[in-house]
Amino acid sequence: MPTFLGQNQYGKAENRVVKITRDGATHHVKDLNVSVSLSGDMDEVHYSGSNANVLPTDTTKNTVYAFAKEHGIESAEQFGIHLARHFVTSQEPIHRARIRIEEYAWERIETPGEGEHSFVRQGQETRVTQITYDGSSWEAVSGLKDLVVMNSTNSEFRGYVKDKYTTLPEAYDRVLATEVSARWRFGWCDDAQAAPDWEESYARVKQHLLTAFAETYSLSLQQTLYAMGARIIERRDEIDEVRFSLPNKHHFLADLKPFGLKNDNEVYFAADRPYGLIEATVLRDGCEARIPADLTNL
Ligand SMILES: O=c1[nH]c(=O)c2[nH]c(=O)[nH]c2[nH]1
Repeated sequence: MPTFLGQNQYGKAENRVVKITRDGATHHVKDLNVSVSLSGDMDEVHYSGSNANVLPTDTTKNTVYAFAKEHGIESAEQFGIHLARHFVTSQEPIHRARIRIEEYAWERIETPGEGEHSFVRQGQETRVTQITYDGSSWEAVSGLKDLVVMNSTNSEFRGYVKDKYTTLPEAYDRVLATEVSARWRFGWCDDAQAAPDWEESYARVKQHLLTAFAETYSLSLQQTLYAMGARIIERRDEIDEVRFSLPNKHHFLADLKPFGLKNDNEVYFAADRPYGLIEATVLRDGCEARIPADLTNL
């Protein structure tokens, strides 16, 4: 045969599941976008069209909704673990399951008197997780995207290489803004170890990331990135690796001279493109990098 099958996986992408838990008049919401991807003994469906090993993608979709009822959604990670374990242990031909989840957070609208059943979608970041199981070990990578942050001072950029094409003026007091995309990998990898408290871990990691961004006097976005990752690794034992993709959302001082006005670091043009793109991984000593370099592939 002049051709052969390479890597393959299949499943149902972007199952939107909303679970309402009713605790009397107080309701709780979990809002997820769940993508299932399975792989294993799937040569024949590609070569001959035999579906004998194929659990329909439609069934994987149904399983997501049934599990929301049967197991509830404690956290995106826990839900992903239930699903991954189910597909790998219940279907002989399936050897590996990868569950990707985006979570949209809802915040309660506080109203006097009424029941607690009104929510407003949180506009900050989107929480993400990816759970992978091969029947013996787990990989849990969680993170966030679209978290926009800005420091209106305490940022410089100077002392860089200058060649004949360099025009950038040195900045002693600039605006530093970025839209954080981050992924962190948990050390937890087998059922014998206690799993982390996923909800607590997420809240703490996000807070460390924000605190490091705010507290670092920045000489470059690269330095700020490292400070954010190092703070997470140093303060959260459950995490071994953090990867960031940070677009530098440039704020250029608007030229007000034509109007006879002085711009005393007050008025900026917020450029949307092109943008600097700063990406790096921060690791715990002794741990290896497993998060892909390109976070759009995760
Ligand atoms: O924080 C920065 N890092 C760079 O590498 C860079 N390059 C640039 O033009 N501006 C900046 N800012």
